[in-house]
Amino acid sequence: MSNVLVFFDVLGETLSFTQRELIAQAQSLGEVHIAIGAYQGDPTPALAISGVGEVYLAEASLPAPEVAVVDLLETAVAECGAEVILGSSTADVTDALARLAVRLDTGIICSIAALTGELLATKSELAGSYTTVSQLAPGLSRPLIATFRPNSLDPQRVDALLDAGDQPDGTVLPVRPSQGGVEVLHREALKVSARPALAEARVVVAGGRGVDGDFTPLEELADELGAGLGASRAATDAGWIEHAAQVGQTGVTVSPQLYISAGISGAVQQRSGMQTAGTIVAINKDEDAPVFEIADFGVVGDLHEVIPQMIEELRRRKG
Ligand SMILES: Cc1cc2nc3c(=O)[nH]c(=O)nc-3n(C[C@H](O)[C@H](O)[C@H](O)COP(=O)(O)OP(=O)(O)OC[C@H]3O[C@@H](n4cnc5c(N)ncnc54)[C@H](O)[C@@H]3O)c2cc1C
Repeated sequence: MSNVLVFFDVLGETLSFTQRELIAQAQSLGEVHIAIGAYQGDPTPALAISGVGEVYLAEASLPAPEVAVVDLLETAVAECGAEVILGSSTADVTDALARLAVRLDTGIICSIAALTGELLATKSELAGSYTTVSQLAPGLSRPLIATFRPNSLDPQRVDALLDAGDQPDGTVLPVRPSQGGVEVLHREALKVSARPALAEARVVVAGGRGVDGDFTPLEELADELGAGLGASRAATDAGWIEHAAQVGQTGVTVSPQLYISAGISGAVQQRSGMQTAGTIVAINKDEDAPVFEIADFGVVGDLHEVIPQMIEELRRRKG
């Protein structure tokens, strides 16, 4: 069994599903400790889970892209003797953990789906063409750093694995920002969306060129389903939706339980960012569109007719 340090770049009043999933993954490897970047007030009540050991914080909250979070992580690794450091495979967490890997002169494996007790990491590569198993080069007595693809575990399994426990104590670590680092001169928060973050969403509704400039029906469907909103590159390049919504090879990689693709042809660069989704529903008016090759359910039709019907049916079922 290993000492595992789990990194949350931000922790609110309650744990997100992805954060609970990460703790469940970590518990299968050994004793779990947690380091938190950004927080408000006392973040420890949210971590009252059986088996959670130390919780490490800096004196002041360290929101991304605060590079000093790497100093916090380095100190926390030394404090708990972490042999494994885990985070979610979001951009901010990957950024911080990659910097930590350089600092500790060790390896990082990104976007894994599973990690065994022998520290063998499984991940999908090259648009799902290969499944690879990797490990830290043998003989190195350095910790393994890995980021987990969200939504790899069944929610019921996560609930079954995590029991309520005592509220852990928070340990405030002195963080002395390293010399020669980056100084953040200006920070402007993105417009906060009520929708779940794309990379972590359990349901994603995505639109492409077929949306023809109007994402309103997709937004409505996303809100009915509590889903994140994504897009193809054709849609983001056209300026119909922000670039942060792009799913694919040069965009965000998502792995939701349900991915609804509307008006997207299913080019390989789009697929590489979404084809590990649990269930894929494709809506396209061209029955030969490549997206139907990977879809579990397909609707051949005009999305401007199909999506309003889906919304109507969802509302009817909700009563
Ligand atoms: C290096 C590189 C990186 C790339 N990275 C990405 C990436 O990260 N993500 C990405 O998405 N792409 C990426 N691309 C672009 C990719 O190759 C495709 O060009 C892009 O995904 C196409 O977007 P689309 O499916 O929305 O548009 P199109 O290929 O034009 O397809 C539109 C689809 O909508 C359907 N349609 C039209 N009207 C309707 C309607 N009313 N109702 C239903 N269906 C309709 C059409 O039948 C068609 O299948 C990359 C390309 C390169 C070269």
